[in-house]
Amino acid sequence: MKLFETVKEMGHEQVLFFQDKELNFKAIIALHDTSLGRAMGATRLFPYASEEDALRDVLRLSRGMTYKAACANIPVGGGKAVIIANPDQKTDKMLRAYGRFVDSLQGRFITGQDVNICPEDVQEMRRETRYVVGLTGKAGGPAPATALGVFLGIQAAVFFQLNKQDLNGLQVAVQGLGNVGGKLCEYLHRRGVKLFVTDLNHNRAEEIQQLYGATVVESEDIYSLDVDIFAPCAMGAILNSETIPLIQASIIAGCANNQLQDERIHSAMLKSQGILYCPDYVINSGGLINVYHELTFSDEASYLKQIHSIYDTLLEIFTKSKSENITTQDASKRLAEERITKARKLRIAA
Ligand SMILES: NC(=O)C1=CN([C@@H]2O[C@H](COP(=O)(O)OP(=O)(O)OC[C@H]3O[C@@H](n4cnc5c(N)ncnc54)[C@H](O)[C@@H]3O)[C@@H](O)[C@H]2O)C=CC1
Ligand SMILES: O=C(O)CCC(=O)C(=O)O
Repeated sequence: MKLFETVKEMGHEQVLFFQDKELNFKAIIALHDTSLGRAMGATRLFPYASEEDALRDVLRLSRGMTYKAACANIPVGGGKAVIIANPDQKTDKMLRAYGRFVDSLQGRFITGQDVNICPEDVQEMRRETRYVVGLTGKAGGPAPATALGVFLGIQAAVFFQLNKQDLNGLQVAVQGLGNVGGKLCEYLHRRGVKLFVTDLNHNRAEEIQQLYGATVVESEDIYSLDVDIFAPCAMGAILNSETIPLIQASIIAGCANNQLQDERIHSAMLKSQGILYCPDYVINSGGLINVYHELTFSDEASYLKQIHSIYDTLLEIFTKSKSENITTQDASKRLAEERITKARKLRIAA
């Protein structure tokens, strides 16, 4: 990867590399755009196959955070971090060393939990830096809020695409039953949805089967199920040239970040197949809203109001996509860019 060329093309402001020689792990923090405020974004710990994969992931995730904050009307910039390690390698010492790396940015980057990082890990980082959110006893992990946002987004999509106000009797396929996917299953089950689920962790899939009467399927079968909605709640790049032709659902609405392998090509493929795609950084913004409200000590009512606005923002994006004959991905990007450009102009004028 040509580093500066890529960073220029994706519009990043700064990328920071960290290595702990003693503990033998590496981490990257990427700050994408801080026009709306200081950068916020959680930390993912993952055993990337290569450093290039880790870099690509953090660059895409941090850019997604810029758009996520703008679409959710949260005055923060986009950032994200990855720790290159196996989850078995995770120790308190490692988390504290990483906390010192975050602290060295002196609040220009505020972080929390993403894949393989839990609220207790954030608590450990907190021993070294105050620039962390999602603490136990405060907002806690952002997953329940993210799941609520996805649930509201599903309702908006069902209203727009199927002209239904009620989810009762609909069939949803959920890929990934972790912190967010599991909670989403609970919300959907309560509304009378029939669930089809898969997870690489078979025990977890069986647990969801017991709890919510879900049907467990093999991971490769999840795409081709004859269901109303497909909810990707695991890892990114799962919407690609191999999987999209298999999809029977007319709505894609899930929490996973960076679902489209190639944003332009694969959003267009979905549109031409008549599938309504809920842009990931819009539908999964509940977690960001949650941690932002922890940071600003705002009240429960304003927090819930902002989470519920995900429904209206998605309807606005669907309507724009239809009237301008563009993909929902482009419609959401335009909405975000309009808000960012306005903020930049105000900053220059001030
Ligand atoms: N936790 C949060 O509040 C937010 C999470 N996200 C994104 O949502 C996704 C899920 O997040 P969490 O639930 O927190 O993660 P998690 O780590 O708790 O759960 C992920 C689950 O997906 C499973 N999985 C991984 N690959 C799979 C595959 N190919 N097929 C089936 N299952 C697979 C894992 O076994 C695990 O159970 C991630 O992409 C994350 O970046 C986005 C916004 C906020
Ligand atoms: O948890 C955070 O720090 C912000 C949310 C986030 O990173 C995400 O939505 O992917």
